Amino acid sequence: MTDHLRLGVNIDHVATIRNARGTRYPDPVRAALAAQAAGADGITAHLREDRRHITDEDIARLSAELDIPFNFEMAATEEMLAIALRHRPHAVCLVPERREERTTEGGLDAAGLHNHLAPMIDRLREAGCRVSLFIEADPRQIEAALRLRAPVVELHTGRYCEVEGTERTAELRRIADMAALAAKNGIEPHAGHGLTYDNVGPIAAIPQIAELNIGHFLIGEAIFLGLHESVAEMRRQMDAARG
Ligand SMILES: CC(=O)[C@@H](O)[C@H](O)COP(=O)(O)O
Ligand SMILES: NCC(=O)COP(=O)(O)O
Repeated sequence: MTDHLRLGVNIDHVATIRNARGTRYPDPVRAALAAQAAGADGITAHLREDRRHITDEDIARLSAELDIPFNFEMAATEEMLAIALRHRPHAVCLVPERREERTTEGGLDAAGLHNHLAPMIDRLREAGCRVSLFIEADPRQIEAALRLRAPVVELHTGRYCEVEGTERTAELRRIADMAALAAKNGIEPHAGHGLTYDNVGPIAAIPQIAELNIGHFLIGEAIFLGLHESVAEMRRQMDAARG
């Protein structure tokens, strides 16, 4: 069991609001600093190929101005690799990306993309970035992460969040089993996507999971609670679930 379950706050959708009008506010870096003050252990941002929310300038500023670890989410492309090598963030999480998707719809096929990913992961590792693979809770993907020598996997909790009843119980079991398999093989398991106050508890209670990355829900709640309280409440929910 990990002592402290870390909270990574994803600030993508602060940039969504900003980009809706093309202004310089709300500032994602200001949001990151506010989340840090509220108890976030790290900040996550996803520079998408279409720059629909986070921009290259946001990545540069986050890399330069944060006091807590910055987790740069990116597709496994040469363009994004060059940006990561330029800024050398604490962590890089490789995620699948399709332009037409509304949000990340599935996990990275690390097994099928081994030959494409291997040299990219090696270069990120040599640059000192902690590499994470955003994957489905699937033993084939855990085995692929092991072959790729990725130190971290982030288990996609999207389907767990979407289903209910016995389907959710089955998804939770799948995630718990893969977290245990990853940890048994020396890979640090994280989890994220779609987590809210209502569904985070069982995921936070999985003892091997070391970090949760949560964003969309927290930015939405910030409209009603303010960002500090939105993040602080998630921190409380996670701590209560971990016991
Ligand atoms: C990988 C993941 O689940 C999210 O961190 C990702 O950023 C989702 O993309 P959007 O933020 O564009 O929804
Ligand atoms: N990798 C998951 C993440 O960073 C945040 O996902 P979400 O909470 O915005 O769905």
